[in-house]
Amino acid sequence: MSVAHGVKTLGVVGAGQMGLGIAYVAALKAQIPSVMLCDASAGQLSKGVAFFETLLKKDVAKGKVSQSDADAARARLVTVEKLEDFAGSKGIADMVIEAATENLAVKQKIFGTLASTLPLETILATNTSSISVSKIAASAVGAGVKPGSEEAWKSPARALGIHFFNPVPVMPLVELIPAIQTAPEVVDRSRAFAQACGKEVTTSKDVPGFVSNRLLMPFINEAVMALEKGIASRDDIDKTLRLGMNHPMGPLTLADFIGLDTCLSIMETLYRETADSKYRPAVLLGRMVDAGWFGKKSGKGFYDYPAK
Ligand SMILES: NC(=O)c1ccc[n+]([C@@H]2O[C@H](COP(=O)([O-])OP(=O)(O)OC[C@H]3O[C@@H](n4cnc5c(N)ncnc54)[C@H](O)[C@@H]3O)[C@@H](O)[C@H]2O)c1
Repeated sequence: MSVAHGVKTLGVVGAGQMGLGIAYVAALKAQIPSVMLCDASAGQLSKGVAFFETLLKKDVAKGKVSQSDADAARARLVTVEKLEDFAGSKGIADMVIEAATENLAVKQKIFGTLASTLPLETILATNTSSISVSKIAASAVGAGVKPGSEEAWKSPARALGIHFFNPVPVMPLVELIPAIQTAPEVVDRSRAFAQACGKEVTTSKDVPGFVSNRLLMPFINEAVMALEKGIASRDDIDKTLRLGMNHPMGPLTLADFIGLDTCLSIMETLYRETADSKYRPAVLLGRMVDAGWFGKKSGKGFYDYPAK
């Protein structure tokens, strides 16, 4: 028997590359009637909306989406100023997906606020790439809720990881990561939601990096180390994997697309949480992030991306 996701109003936290993509597939593919988008930066929020419109235009021009479907998707997107507005005059979210910066303290604060303002029935999902979902879920308890009370136990049970891939409109996979607190019903509804967004779904235990980044990030990190040690040039490292292994893009290009800050943060999580030296982040990766070279999103990474 198929499970209904029951999401009529979706909240998305973060209008960066992931949050925007999630809002896009939710509005266009899953046809969620109201998709509320929020970002801590007003500039990023308006940039996100402009990008949403550009994506729609491109899909219409390519004949992938009809003009009327594009108009309907645009009409479903609503911007809100703050997290509290997910339970405000524009509606009450049935599900919120957090796609803010990969930083535990940032995510814990967001989940605390969401749990304080939204009903217990609202699913609280994180798109984290590597942080312990159980730790994020533990912060999904409202302010003033007594430790040990029924609500203090129940509230984290509506939290889980819903891990979309970049770029969200293109990549067909979603990885679900139940926290150790997550209720089975929440996993079933989230699977139905991801499928409605047009995605195939896999499930991973809540371990550092889950399945996807436990395999991908050490591979990217090794490519950065190969560059750092002068084993081969940037172009030859990428070309080897593209032409020799049939990868659609080389690991250094992929790192630029993911964001070097995100890659570093995932490696740091793997290293810290396993205490295994095989996950030591490449020094060069750290230095590039120190320099503000975050990859495609900042205009410079292993490659240059001049502003259009
Ligand atoms: N980039 C990828 O390839 C990828 C893939 C899968 C998952 N993820 C994960 O998705 C999340 C977002 O990644 P991204 O690449 O979109 O990052 P990004 O830097 O493009 O966007 C993050 C956005 O979050 C906003 N933000 C930060 N703190 C906030 C807060 N307190 N409230 C509201 N908005 C806030 C920032 O202003 C920014 O616009 C991270 O957890 C990341 O690990 C990234």
